[in-house]
Amino acid sequence: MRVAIIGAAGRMGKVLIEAVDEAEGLSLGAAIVEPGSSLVGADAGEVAGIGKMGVALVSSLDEACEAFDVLVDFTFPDLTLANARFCQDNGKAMVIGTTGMTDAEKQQLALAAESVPVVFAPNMSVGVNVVLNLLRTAAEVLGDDYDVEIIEAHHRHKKDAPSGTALRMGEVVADALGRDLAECAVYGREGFTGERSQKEIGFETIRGGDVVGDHTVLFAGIGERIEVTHKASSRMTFAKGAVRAARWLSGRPAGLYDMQDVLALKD
Ligand SMILES: NC(=O)C1=CN([C@@H]2O[C@H](COP(=O)(O)OP(=O)(O)OC[C@H]3O[C@@H](n4cnc5c(N)ncnc54)[C@H](OP(=O)(O)O)[C@@H]3O)[C@@H](O)[C@H]2O)C=CC1
Ligand SMILES: O=C(O)C1=N[C@H](C(=O)O)C[C@H](O)C1
Repeated sequence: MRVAIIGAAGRMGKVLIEAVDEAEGLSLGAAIVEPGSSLVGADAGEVAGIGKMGVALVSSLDEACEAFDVLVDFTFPDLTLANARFCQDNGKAMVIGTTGMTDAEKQQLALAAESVPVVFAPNMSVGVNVVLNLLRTAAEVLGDDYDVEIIEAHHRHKKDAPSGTALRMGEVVADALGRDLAECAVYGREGFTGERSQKEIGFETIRGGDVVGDHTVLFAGIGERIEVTHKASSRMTFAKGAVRAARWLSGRPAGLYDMQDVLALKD
């Protein structure tokens, strides 16, 4: 299976090049960087720091179209949506890790996935996707007597907040408790807020340094507190999940899938 990586010189892009290079049954067909980038023409392996791979960086999907079967996209919402339209028009599968999309933008992805198979997940690590199932069980058992707060921390360069992972965790807990996250989410608190309501789910965001991605979901009761935490220490964790998703897409029918499908974690 031939993989194209867009955003190839990014924090995730470089690690994805390495992960694809190491993956059985996958090859790097193309690597795409921003038009006008000084890296156009450079060798993808050298940009990723793993030595020459014989794949020159290009600046558009059009140039790469005949060289790949699945596009891996960890960039930003506007670009990802444009790429999804390209893949829809050209019959390419997609693995999307990009976060920060609005519900309307996610609907556009779902439209593209009517024509091609897409794995879309805010966190491609096995650990977070196992944690999502743990959170569902915890919320179902603990119920409304435990106040839910979600704290996430990421590196100083992250542009969206809260993280896509934190939002997904919130959705899972809200669904398990019969709530609508859009109604019960509280993003940051400041000033004289008054007491929290029983059913709100609070989100707090920390940005700084080189934190790869930490998430804690806190179930705070009276007399006890349960904290479920995941800490990523390498972006390779996400990249290996993306590679697993790309391999899983081979021969899959059109549709919008997530890592729970890839990891067979759905009941
Ligand atoms: N699902 C998951 O498991 C994970 C998801 N993410 C998400 O992935 C996304 C990217 O994160 P990260 O890698 O840190 O971000 P980066 O900003 O490091 O990477 C994005 C890359 O896209 C490039 N780019 C911008 N415009 C174009 C274009 N038109 N064509 C090709 N490339 C372009 C940027 O180039 P330039 O630098 O020149 O702008 C940059 O290199 C974020 O949404 C993040 O939340 C991150 C980790 C894990
Ligand atoms: O921007 C990042 O780095 C990450 N973003 C994802 C998110 O928004 O949840 C996943 C991971 O936590 C790293």
